[in-house]
Amino acid sequence: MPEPKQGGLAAVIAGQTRISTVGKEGKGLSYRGYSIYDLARFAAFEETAYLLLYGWLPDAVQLDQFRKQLAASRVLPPALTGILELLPGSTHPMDVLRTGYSALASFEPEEEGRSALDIAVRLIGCTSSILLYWYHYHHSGKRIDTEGSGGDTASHFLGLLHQREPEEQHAKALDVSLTLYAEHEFNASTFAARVTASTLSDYYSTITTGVGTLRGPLHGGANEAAMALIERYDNPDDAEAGILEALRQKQLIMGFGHRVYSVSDPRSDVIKEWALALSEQAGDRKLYEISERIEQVMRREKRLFPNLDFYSASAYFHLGIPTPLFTPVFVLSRLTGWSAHVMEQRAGNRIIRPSADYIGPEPQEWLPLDQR
Ligand SMILES: CC(=O)SCCNC(=O)CCNC(=O)[C@H](O)C(C)(C)COP(=O)(O)OP(=O)(O)OC[C@H]1O[C@@H](n2cnc3c(N)ncnc32)[C@H](O)[C@@H]1OP(=O)(O)O
Ligand SMILES: O=C([O-])CC(=O)C(=O)O
Repeated sequence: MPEPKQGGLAAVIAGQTRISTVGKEGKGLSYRGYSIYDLARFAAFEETAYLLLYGWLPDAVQLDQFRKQLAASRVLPPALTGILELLPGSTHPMDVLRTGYSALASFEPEEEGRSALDIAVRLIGCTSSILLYWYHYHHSGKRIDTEGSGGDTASHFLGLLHQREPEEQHAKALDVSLTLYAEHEFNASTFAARVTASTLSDYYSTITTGVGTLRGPLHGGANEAAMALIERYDNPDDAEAGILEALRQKQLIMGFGHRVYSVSDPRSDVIKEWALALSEQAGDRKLYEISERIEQVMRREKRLFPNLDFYSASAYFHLGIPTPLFTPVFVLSRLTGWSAHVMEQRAGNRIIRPSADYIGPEPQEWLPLDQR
């Protein structure tokens, strides 16, 4: 039997949570006891967000009030739009969000009596506004109205992006995707946000920590990297040859594998169905067929399954979302999970400070500068 691989805190129980369970039998995911399949099928993203933030499913009055609070949070202070205009058009969109949140921290600080919940709602409400105000100002030369024409979070995002009412099926697909991306226990960005919260730092700092950690291609950035991979191929046979060669060169195939799931990522089943439906609606199955072939090759050659990021890539493509905005959409959703964890951490806080196994040099004689 090979030795289990060391490092990365794999299989270490780093704390307790009431928010979600991931991969109990190698698969399966639930938020506060509700199966991800039920949430993806029956809940609007706002219901999922409420469940994560408050701990229970909202009734009709609570949901209506929550939607109104989110909609009221879409307007940006002029000083913030000014900052977004000053950022170069070449800025990484994750940097735009991180900077936008930091700027908001100085205009609307937590220290002035805002609760974490108030700020969570504010950030979920204005994330599409920050991102797409910057995007349009620099890419289409327009100062957009960030309130948009109303609607839920998914419709608001697509409406601002395309500057027209989204198609119903597109809004539904994005709404489901936001539910799928919302929460995932002690993933790297959430854990990092909890570490920041554990020092009693402010709420905005926990979120900018999350954004910075999510950006990397081994985590949230994998949806963009998966798109770059899929787009490289002209057809499924070409993809099969390319993936076999990449595996031969021991390259990572983005959108596959997972630290916790060993059988499958349940979110992938759901987004795969949407990727197919959207490609059929578009009358263009090319990316879907390439993706399916890559999935077959990865299962056959490596026994690896797609994670949520893999089929999200072609689904987002058919929603007309530019690839550099894929990971920011993940942020829009994961703000809910990060916020729930920050509140949970604060409620039973002890500073997170593990220990290290020192493997450096033995004690050494001090060498003065001129003798080194
Ligand atoms: C929403 C999300 O954030 S989901 C994760 C998104 N990230 C990706 O899709 C990036 C690609 N995947 C990966 O890099 C990894 O699978 C991770 C980061 C998700 C998990 O990392 P770990 O748990 O450390 O995986 P680990 O390295 O133990 O994988 C076991 C073996 O499978 C291989 N493997 C894992 N994922 C992949 C992959 N995507 N492509 C090729 N080989 C892989 C590893 O190289 C390793 O082989 P080895 O034992 O010969 O070194
Ligand atoms: O749990 C993880 O390690 C990564 C992941 O799938 C997520 O954050 O959604």
